[in-house]
Amino acid sequence: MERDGNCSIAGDKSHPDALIDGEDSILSSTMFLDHVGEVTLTFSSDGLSWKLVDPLVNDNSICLGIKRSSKVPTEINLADIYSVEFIDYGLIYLSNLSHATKNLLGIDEPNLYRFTVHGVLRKEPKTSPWVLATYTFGHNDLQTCKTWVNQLNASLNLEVGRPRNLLVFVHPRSGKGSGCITWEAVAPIFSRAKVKTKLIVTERAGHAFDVMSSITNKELSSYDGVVAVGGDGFFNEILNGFLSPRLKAPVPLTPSDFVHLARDSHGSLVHDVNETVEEDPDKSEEDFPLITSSNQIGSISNSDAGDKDPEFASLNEQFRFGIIPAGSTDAIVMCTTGYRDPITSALHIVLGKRVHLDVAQVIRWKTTPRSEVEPCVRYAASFAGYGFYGDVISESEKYRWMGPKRYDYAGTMVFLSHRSYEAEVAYLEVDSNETNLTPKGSRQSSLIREKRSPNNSERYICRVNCRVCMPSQATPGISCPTPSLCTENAKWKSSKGRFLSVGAAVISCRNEKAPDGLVADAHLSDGFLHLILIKDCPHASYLWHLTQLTLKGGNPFNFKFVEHHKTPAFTFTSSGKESLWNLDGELFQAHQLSAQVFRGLVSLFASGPEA
Ligand SMILES: Nc1ncnc2c1ncn2[C@@H]1O[C@H](COP(=O)(O)OP(=O)(O)OP(=O)(O)O)[C@@H](O)[C@H]1O
Repeated sequence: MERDGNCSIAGDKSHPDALIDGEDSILSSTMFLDHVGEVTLTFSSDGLSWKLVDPLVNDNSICLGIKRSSKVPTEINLADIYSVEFIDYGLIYLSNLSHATKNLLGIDEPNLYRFTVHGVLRKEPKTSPWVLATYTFGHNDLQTCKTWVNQLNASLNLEVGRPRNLLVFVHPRSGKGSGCITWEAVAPIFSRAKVKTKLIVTERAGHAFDVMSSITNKELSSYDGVVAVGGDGFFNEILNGFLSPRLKAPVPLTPSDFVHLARDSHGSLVHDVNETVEEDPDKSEEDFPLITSSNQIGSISNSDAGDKDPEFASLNEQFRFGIIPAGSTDAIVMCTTGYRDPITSALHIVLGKRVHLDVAQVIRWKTTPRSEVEPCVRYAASFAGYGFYGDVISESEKYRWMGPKRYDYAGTMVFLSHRSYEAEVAYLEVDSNETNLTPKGSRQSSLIREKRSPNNSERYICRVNCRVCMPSQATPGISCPTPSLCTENAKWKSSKGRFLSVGAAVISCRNEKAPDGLVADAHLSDGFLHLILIKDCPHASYLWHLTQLTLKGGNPFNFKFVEHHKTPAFTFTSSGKESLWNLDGELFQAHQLSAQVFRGLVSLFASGPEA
């Protein structure tokens, strides 16, 4: 009902209602909400809600007969509250009206005991970053305020998964050199949420890796997780520091397995796991460049000991990674929180969100054609790319002084040079039924009929509570990272020729330049890599392909020279002298490598993109 006339407020509002225990409500009181007016505040199992005591008197949306459009929130879920603090005795503003108007209306604002509820305000439609919400309630009885604060904090303490103690690495030179400023902007969120943080500002490249790899499991398990304030490369360094010394994972493909890949009559490569190949001592390494035995593979285990290492398993189960974006590229944070926004990321962390993330294990067997077989393991959370992608990273190093703009410049230079490289890529072929893991009947709003998929079948965009990723949320880890690799009928296919680029996307790799990412329908934890092979083609065609990547709803795979394969593993052998890879934005030289994905190997403080 709309009301004509002036705004007015009730006179003396210093009569607190008794706290009551209703059927649904845990607490209920009459309070004053700052900038709103007198409300009935109720705390129930759903969270906090408030209602104006006298909407006609307190309705701030009507003033001097004019209806204002402001929509004041009237509730907040407990899951969206990260802190409740008692604050000093002080003024509560009874409306948003200006001082002059209040004087005119004779509004006298009270001094009261106050407490503040900090949480997140999620706007509809969910296409904008999360916003900090602060609600200050006032009451003239100190004990009433304290009862509210204690009750709300007791309930917050029961919320599962909220971190209490975090290790925070800040890369001060990340992006435009704003790592420290970014951390300072979000640090109050952590202190308000009473999350202890141990801060390490890195002094050099490799510093975070050294800390993460040398810290004992016991010390690491005293933290609920580690937060990277930086870009994708910095997160990659921390991830590698965590996994490299700890993960003893099976290696389904040793170099000797490469030579067991026999071509069938259709030219497909078949991995015959029963076949034993006698190594011919007269054969040179050039003939079988990947021949080695599993006991040469350093710290990599050829058994499935990784998942049976109870210490690592229990550490990894509770440990989570957080990313506060501050880099030149922040694709991982965009794919896992939906936004490149430090506040949104900090809120995901303090609210204890959790999402599992696939991790690609990339094993370099040889650095150059003539180098020894010396396995070197790296992990990538977003992307591994060769050719164009490696060249851009290499070229951009020359223009570091340009800051993040160097990637645009280097990208243009590399595009103009239009280099292609001779190589062979073999990938594990997977039945298309296995790659579409979404159960029928679960097609809710997150379902999108994806026309750009290679098979034109229905595809699903990865979002919050993604059904495709759900199984790995229940059973994450490395117990069966790539089951298809272990079966006798594992079918390998190969593609040989000149490539402008070879890319393997673990996740969609959304970023500001490519709004849908490199692969729109990639998932955070479905256990698949998207292998994208760009064969040599005319310059203009390549430009058209790249342009499609920059368009929302573009179709970058609909070209003859583009192959897109969803696979859990692939191998790569270059025919050239120097081969540069890009792993999560970091340079990695590899003449010969194999890669496999571990489904949902690590957990992040995130919940997936909302839109
Ligand atoms: N204090 C430091 N000084 C110099 N380099 C560092 C420092 N701390 C970390 N690094 C290195 O910087 C690399 C890139 O970091 P990050 O991803 O945060 O920045 P970026 O600006 O997005 O990246 P890039 O330099 O790859 O464009 C990391 O891999 C890390 O090894």
